[in-house]
Amino acid sequence: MLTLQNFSKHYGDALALAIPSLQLEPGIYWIKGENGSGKTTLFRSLTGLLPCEGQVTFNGNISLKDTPLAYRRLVNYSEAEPLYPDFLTPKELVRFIGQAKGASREQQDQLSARFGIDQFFDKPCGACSSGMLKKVSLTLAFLGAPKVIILDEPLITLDEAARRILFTLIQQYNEKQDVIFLLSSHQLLEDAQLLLKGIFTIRNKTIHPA
Ligand SMILES: Nc1ncnc2c1ncn2[C@@H]1O[C@H](COP(=O)(O)OP(=O)(O)OP(=O)(O)O)[C@@H](O)[C@H]1O
Repeated sequence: MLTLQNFSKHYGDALALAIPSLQLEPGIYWIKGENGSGKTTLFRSLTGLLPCEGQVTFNGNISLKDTPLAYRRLVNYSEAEPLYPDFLTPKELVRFIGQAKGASREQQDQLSARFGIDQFFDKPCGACSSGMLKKVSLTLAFLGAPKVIILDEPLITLDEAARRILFTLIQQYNEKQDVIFLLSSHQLLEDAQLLLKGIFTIRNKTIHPA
């Protein structure tokens, strides 16, 4: 269970998001919201990329602030428009993040083959297309034994085959490993035939059940 208590995020003095209380059980959640409503702000805060106020805990005792290493091992994230240093290759990223997340070499290679990024493993990211980088980012998000996987706009720039692979993986991780998925998408996720546990909308700087 992922729990937020008295969560808030400010940019300077301006409040961007406030969530007094939220509890998420394993399942797939669609986080909706207009442009600029605060989806990415929420996601980056939950992954520890942005400082925020309040408590964020997993299963009561693993805390974003108090046990950041344990927490970050469990929470994986794929950015909407991933950017990596031009000189790094997908292989180096998979090895580096794989090690940080405790992923076996076998898992690293299986996931890389699943998304097909092994076909351009040694190509510098600076020479990869946006769809290729998106596949790299999605591969990284499944490494290790995550309990929370946050995918910001997972469908943009993905071809149809990769979308099907992604949906199958989401379903598998959710069913077999009790993962909490937070997905934002401006496209219809109903079409993905994912069994959604809940839909939330971010508006007026807070989150509402849709
Ligand atoms: N670094 C920043 N400094 C100041 N304000 C920011 C910063 N990043 C985001 N904001 C503001 O926070 C609000 C939420 O932005 P955010 O990027 O979280 O929205 P979003 O829901 O992800 O939007 P989109 O659907 O367009 O990706 C917006 O008003 C935005 O201008």
